[in-house]
Amino acid sequence: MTHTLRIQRLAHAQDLPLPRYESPGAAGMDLVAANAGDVVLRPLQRALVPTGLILQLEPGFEAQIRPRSGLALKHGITVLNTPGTVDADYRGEVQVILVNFGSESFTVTRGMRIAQMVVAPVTTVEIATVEAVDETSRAGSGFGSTGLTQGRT
Ligand SMILES: O=c1ccn([C@H]2C[C@H](O)[C@@H](COP(=O)(O)OP(=O)(O)OP(=O)(O)O)O2)c(=O)[nH]1
Repeated sequence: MTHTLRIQRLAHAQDLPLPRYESPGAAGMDLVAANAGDVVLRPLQRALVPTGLILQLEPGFEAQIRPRSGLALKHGITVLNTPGTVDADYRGEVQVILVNFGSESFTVTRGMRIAQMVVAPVTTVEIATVEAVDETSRAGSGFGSTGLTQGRT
């Protein structure tokens, strides 16, 4: 189902392309950097990169800020807090926390496609405290427990 996403482009992003799906089946829309000058990320350095966009998400939806796999593979550039969460009631500028896990410095230039945004439905819950939660056969097993008896990882 298609929803309308209202986007306000800030003054410093008027000349930049709006997010758009690059193919009919794409889940994410690329976000471009709206920094005025170059942002140089040295290895292991992170930076908050502006997009110049304010979203008006419908209640019940979020926008997830995710890395682009090409930047990750070629340069070690990823989104540090992936997936970043943009709440439906947030009315500030969407920004992207990029980090350089590569071994070379990386320059983020204005207009560069730095991340992608996936709009997704959100389920909200009511919290009910209980004395004890329901039992299951798995109980507390986890953290790799399923492979232990067969010697698998
Ligand atoms: O990658 C991100 C993550 C968040 N945000 C914006 C939208 C989001 O609605 C708001 C708050 O994000 P989050 O809840 O992750 O931040 P927090 O560290 O918990 O701060 P706060 O106390 O302001 O919620 O910041 C972004 O622009 N980019």
